[in-house]
Amino acid sequence: MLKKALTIAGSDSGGGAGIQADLKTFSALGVYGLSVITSITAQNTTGVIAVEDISPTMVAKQIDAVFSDIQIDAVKIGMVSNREIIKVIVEGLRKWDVKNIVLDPVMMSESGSRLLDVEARSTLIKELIPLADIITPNLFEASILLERDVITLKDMENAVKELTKMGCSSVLLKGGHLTDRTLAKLTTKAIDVYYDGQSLLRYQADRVKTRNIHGTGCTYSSAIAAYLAFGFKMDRSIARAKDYITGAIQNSLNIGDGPGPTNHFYNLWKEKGE
Ligand SMILES: Nc1ncnc2c1ncn2[C@@H]1O[C@H](COP(=O)(O)OP(=O)(O)O)[C@@H](O)[C@H]1O
Ligand SMILES: Cc1ncc(COP(=O)(O)OP(=O)(O)O)c(N)n1
Repeated sequence: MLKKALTIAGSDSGGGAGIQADLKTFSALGVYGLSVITSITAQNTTGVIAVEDISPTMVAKQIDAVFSDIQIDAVKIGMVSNREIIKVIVEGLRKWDVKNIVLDPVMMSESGSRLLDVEARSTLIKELIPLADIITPNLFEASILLERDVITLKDMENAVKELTKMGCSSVLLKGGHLTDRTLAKLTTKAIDVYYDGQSLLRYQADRVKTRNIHGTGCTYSSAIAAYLAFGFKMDRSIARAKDYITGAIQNSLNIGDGPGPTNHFYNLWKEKGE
């Protein structure tokens, strides 16, 4: 039977991150994609020019529209912008008894623009994180959530344990920005650390030498949601998603003047090296 996954996230007009990356990931993996848009960003590879949030009422209407009509197998949540939007998402997830929730706690774009209000942090922690089957922060997001620096691999292993205490079932802390401090450069492996209250696991791949890493977090979390929609267990879903994101970065696209996006269709799209 056709599997369906929903993304609740912001729109990236440049097509590299947000809703656009999520829907491309779902399509590439053979899952039917639906969307609830929380915010519209005027964005390209060089940065975010403007942000306009959707009204909470309209976010709620989108949620009711999709769940009242379609059986959805997994949900990925990305940019949620502000407290009021978080609250209607929480209401919607409870109302429709949603399963397989992947929460990417997006806070900032790679280019440094804020995508979550400062005061929304506590609502995210108290109300949304406890509903998630998995949260997928990067190093920066984990530092904000825990209010302390998460910099080293050892910090990451401690952080995942602390973060699970916020009530989510599991945590995948992404090490895309992890540095080897003695060499003062990015690690040669892209290492992510997972914890589910019992198992502490690492998912790792060779780091690809590229500046085209726009939308990597969105792509990864959507791939996890897609595999959960297929019925894979969490550990297998992450392992498959890690292969997917690594391939999408190896074949990432030289589009625009800034860091280019991941490539979901590299048998069709061969911009690499141009
Ligand atoms: N240059 C790279 N080569 C291979 N994998 C990478 C690279 N950069 C990031 N990754 C991986 O991409 C995924 C997204 O991580 P990250 O870039 O940290 O997320 P975010 O986009 O939220 O900052 C992780 O699995 C990370 O290990
Ligand atoms: C609309 C929107 N949502 C999320 C992001 C951040 O996406 P991410 O995958 O973390 O990619 P980078 O910002 O790191 O390139 C975004 N930029 N826009």
